[in-house]
Amino acid sequence: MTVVAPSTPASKIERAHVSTPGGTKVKEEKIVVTVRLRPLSKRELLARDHVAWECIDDHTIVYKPQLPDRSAQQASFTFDQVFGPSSLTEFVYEEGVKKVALSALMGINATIFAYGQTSSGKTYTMRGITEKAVNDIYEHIVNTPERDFRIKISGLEIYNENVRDLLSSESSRNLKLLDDPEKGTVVEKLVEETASDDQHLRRLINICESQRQVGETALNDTSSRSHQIIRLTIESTLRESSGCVKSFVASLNFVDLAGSERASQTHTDGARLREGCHINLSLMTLTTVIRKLSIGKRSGHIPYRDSKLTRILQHSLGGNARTAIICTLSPASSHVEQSRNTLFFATRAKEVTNNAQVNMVVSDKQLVRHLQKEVARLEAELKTPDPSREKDLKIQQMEVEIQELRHARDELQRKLEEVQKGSNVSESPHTVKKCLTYSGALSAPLGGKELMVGNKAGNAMERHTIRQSSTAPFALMSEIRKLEHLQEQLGEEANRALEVLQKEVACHRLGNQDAAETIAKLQEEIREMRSVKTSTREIDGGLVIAPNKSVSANLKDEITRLHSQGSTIANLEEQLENVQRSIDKLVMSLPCNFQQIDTEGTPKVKSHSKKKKLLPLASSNSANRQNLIRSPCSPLSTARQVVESDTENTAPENDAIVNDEITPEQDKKTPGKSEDGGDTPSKDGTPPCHRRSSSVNMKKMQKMFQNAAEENVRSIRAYVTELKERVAKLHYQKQLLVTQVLELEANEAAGHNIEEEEEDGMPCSGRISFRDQRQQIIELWDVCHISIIHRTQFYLLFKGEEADQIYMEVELRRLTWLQRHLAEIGNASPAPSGDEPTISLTSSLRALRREREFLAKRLTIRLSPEERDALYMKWDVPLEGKQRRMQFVNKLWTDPHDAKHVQESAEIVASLVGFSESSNVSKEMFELNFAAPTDKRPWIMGWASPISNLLHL
Ligand SMILES: Nc1ncnc2c1ncn2[C@@H]1O[C@H](COP(=O)(O)OP(=O)(O)OP(=O)(O)O)[C@@H](O)[C@H]1O
Repeated sequence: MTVVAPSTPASKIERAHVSTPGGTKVKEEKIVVTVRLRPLSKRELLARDHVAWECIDDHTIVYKPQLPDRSAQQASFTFDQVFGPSSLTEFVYEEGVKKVALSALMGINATIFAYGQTSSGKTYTMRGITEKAVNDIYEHIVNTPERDFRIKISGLEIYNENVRDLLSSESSRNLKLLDDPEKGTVVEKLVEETASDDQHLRRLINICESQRQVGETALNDTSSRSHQIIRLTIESTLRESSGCVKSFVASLNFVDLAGSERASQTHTDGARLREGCHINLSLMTLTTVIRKLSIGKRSGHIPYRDSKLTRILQHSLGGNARTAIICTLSPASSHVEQSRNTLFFATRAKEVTNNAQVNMVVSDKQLVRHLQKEVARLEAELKTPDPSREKDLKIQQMEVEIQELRHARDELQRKLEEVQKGSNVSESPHTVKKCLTYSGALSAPLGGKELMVGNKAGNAMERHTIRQSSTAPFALMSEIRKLEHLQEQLGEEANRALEVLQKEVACHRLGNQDAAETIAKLQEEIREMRSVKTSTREIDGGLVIAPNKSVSANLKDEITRLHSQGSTIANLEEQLENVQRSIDKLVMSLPCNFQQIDTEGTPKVKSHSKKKKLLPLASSNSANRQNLIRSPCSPLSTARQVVESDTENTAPENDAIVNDEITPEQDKKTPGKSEDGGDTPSKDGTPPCHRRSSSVNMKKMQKMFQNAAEENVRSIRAYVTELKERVAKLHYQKQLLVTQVLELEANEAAGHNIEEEEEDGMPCSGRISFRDQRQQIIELWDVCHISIIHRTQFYLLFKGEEADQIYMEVELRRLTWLQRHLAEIGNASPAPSGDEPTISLTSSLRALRREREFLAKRLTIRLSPEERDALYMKWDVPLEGKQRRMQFVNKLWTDPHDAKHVQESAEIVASLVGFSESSNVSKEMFELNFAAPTDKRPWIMGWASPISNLLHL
């Protein structure tokens, strides 16, 4: 136990301000000073002394001399309370010191002094006050059953500057004062008795008083010759059931000082004179301390240590205590001077400020007891988990599942990205579809790697065609293999999902005949799909183009193989669709079984539309569905939870179902849910929070799961769309290749010599076609407000080489589509649908304006002032004009019909963005792009990252 020494600033004691029984909030407060004027004593009456003082009201005492007093001495004194000769001690206690005394019950140290000359009534008053305080303390204890109180008592006197224990049998022994670093000044070996009850306490107090030094003086037959301090230490703790380990602890000092008179007045000599000297030394120090404290902070050093009295009572004098001083006065005119001194002392004491605080201690014993209890409680909780704990575990489990879902999604995304990277063609799926609607054969869309084949025959056309046609099958085959690989994975994943579904059905004995049949059908479909895959693999075995075979023989082989591949792809796609449909059907048939089990364990069947709403899985693939099955949003997951908790007759966990998916009617019917929306125990007494949590956290979790599931569904949809589009694209590429090979065959058959047509490395027909196409493209760029950086790069890179043809055709088709699209929507800004870019005239113009602003900034970076001025002059931009950079940039790429203008515009833009034909930028970097441009950074749309690097974007 941390010992609380009232006189010490114990470091383990916590302090806080609280309301006391008196009702006031404890803060800095002045010492309460009251004056009690006793009646004339017998001795004074006999001596025909006169009453010289009168209490004219509750606060003021005035000097009333018999003869007019012409001295300039103060005659009126005001205090917190003054009590006249007729005031009973009870009244003095109630009005003067009760609040202070009872502070100790609330953990606030309190001290009550009686100060005055000998025979003025100090002992008389303090005895009465102590008695009343003890009464009140025990009354409070009785009225406060929630707290345990312990009262200890110690008593000491300071006689001739010696400290004596008033409760010790060896009371004559002088006790030492010790300075404890934690407790401050302590009296060594001072006996402290615990009072068992109020009577016991009274007896102990009586012992103290009886042990006190008394002697006869001229003024008092039983004069107290020492300073007496009776200290009650009151500790209170809330009873054990509260679990509180903090206690209040405070001391209450009753201090009856020795008389403050001068020795001459008491006509003392010998022992009494010596006593008087010592008494006065202590009182003089007390007076000095009070005087200095009354001045406040300016007072400097406070000489507490100059006397034992002030050392022991240090905390009561300007420290952590509430203090009340009762100054007792004799009314006799013969003691006017002493009375006046007492009133001066009282006046100074009024100015002293204390800082009383609540002392709270933590008992080591109590703390250990409390911790033991806490450990026991936790152990019990672990053994029999309460519902709230189970809920926490469930939340943790759900968090793990969310994490898994995220991983699955990321993995899927990564796979998609890998596939996209692996592809030679980067395109937006929806645009592929649009491009595929164009009729007519295009050249092979694959530039890049050349394959040197054995046939060195060499007309240019054949060379070019061989280069394209022999490269394309490889790329195409690579695409097909990737697709097949993906589809194989898909089949495996679908199979795994099916196994899970099958287990679910078997576990719950809920599967109906339909479900079992559907599963069987699905497995059959997957088997079929795999057999198709195997045959595809066999074809793949002969994919290597034999180097010693003729080109045309190779190509024919390719065509044959590709034809078969085409049907394989179609088959695979069809199988994929079948599997998806079957899985959707199966999954849609299952959730109601698990979600709507009534209390008899009979599955309730929901309408299909409702099920569809519950499970947004229509276009998900099986791999993701498998993840979704494990997710807390999944009805299968719900079903599993039901089984795992082995509560067949209990309402299923509804937390996993998004709230807005349940109609109010259904909600009402949910077992365990009371009419007022509160949870009620189910029939088997399962706690309601097993089934439904009303906590904010659960709602948050539900929302999170919903979002996660929706996000997954979006990714899955994109994944499936991507697969389909890749199949479509392969068809398209195959078509191009086949057409080209057929043309080649026709040329070969006709013995057509292309070489004759060659001029400057470019066929005449090709050259004418290129020029026409390029002009068309330039005009379309202008009409469609295409990025001028894009125009520049395209214009400078593609100059009519054979390999450029495919790029020209693709660009032309892209622009033609775009022109038509813009004509259709005009200036309207279509609402974005899904991930599709929204293109409108407005968005294109806005993008173009942003690009021109960018180029205007580049003007100052890339060109010197002289170069800029030269350009301004050449392009008719006023040299002094405002915003001349913007004026100049606005003139670039504005006349599609002026070849010189186009050429110069391209050169200027190229120099501004740091693009040159001889730089590392090559056509291969600009993968063919079938996508329509968007208004997001259009100048890098359709171009690979090197351009954006050049632009430092
Ligand atoms: N208010 C009072 N009403 C009636 N009698 C009183 C009152 N105050 C004191 N007396 C009486 O006056 C006498 C002296 O009182 P008391 O012993 O309390 O004085 P004291 O200040 O303690 O003196 P000392 O310092 O010498 O001990 C006692 O006989 C006491 O009964």
